[in-house]
Amino acid sequence: MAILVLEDGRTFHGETYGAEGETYGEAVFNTGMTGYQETLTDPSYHRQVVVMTAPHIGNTGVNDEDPESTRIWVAGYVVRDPARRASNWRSRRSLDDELRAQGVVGISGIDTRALTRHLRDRGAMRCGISTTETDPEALLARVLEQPQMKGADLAGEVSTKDAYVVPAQNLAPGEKPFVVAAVDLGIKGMTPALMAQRGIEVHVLPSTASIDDVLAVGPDGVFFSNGPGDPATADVTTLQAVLERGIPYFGICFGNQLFGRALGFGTYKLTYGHRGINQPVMDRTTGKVEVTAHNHGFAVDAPLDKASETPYGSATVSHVCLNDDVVEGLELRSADGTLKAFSVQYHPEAAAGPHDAAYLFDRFIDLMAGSAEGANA
Ligand SMILES: NC(=O)CC[C@H](N)C(=O)O
Repeated sequence: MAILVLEDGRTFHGETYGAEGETYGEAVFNTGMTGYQETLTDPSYHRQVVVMTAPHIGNTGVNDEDPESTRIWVAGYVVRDPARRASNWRSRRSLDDELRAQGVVGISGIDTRALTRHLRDRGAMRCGISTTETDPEALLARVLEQPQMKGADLAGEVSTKDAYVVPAQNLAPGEKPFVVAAVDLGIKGMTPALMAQRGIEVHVLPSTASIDDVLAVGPDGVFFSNGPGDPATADVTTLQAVLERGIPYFGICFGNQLFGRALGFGTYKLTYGHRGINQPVMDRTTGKVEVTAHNHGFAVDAPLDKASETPYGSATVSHVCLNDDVVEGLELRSADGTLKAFSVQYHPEAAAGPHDAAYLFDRFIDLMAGSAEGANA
């Protein structure tokens, strides 16, 4: 037996899934039909209770290859109909066992369609799941004591404490790698992996990295990763110092929101966010539409129809979500039109998700190589 109580009092009764106990977080829904391991281990889900809209989860079990970090980060997990048997050649254990082993409290057997519609209509909100409490009113009282996602400063809780290097691969004999300082605000493993495959030596730095820490790496480019929490709480002085020096910059998700803030734009909380692997985005620099992976609850507030002059150059919205016109990418150009820095709100590392946006890693290489105009080809 388990109960899920939303902060507005709506209650769902289901079965224990994963660990016994009680947990709280922001209830959000993910529309991915696949990729549950990548979702669970994405540090950007820290303090969120993830509701899967796909009804049947766990059928390929848990393998050792797909996690995006060293642990499960979601605060709780909500599934309609867990697979009773895992079947896949890579599967090592069941998802239920893995959730239990990592102490992650979940609930199954509830009407996830009704819950998703509720969140879509009323917005993402705090919730609690309990396998020990039988009184929804008592659980609700504790839910209402939990911190809101708005105003939450969480990157420091998920970032690496120590810097480390992911070595470049696929270099020709004698070829020098590009060196990138990648600030870890909750980085997913696939991001440095895709850079390394393209011949980048990735120096992953803690979220507290100063401009001196960044410069000490001798970077050809700087990257700010995805991460949990409210971008309005993050310090953007290091990023502004990077832009001031004209060092090529690429950001993903939180790294897009911080780029926006560094350029002088605001950020705001979306009603229920974008989470899934099937979101259409237009690259306005090429007119091409791509299907992309998303996980964001906040967005940048920038004008879609005109460039904005900033102390670092001219900033424009490069990508937009075709479902709701939310800003999905930014770019910064100098007065002569040369690309200097760019970022996207979605996930070109595509773990999980379609690979449509992998070209952005090549665009970063073009930027570092000084052939950024090729970026518009
Ligand atoms: N995946 C991310 O980087 C998420 C960024 C931010 N925490 C948001 O919810 O919008």
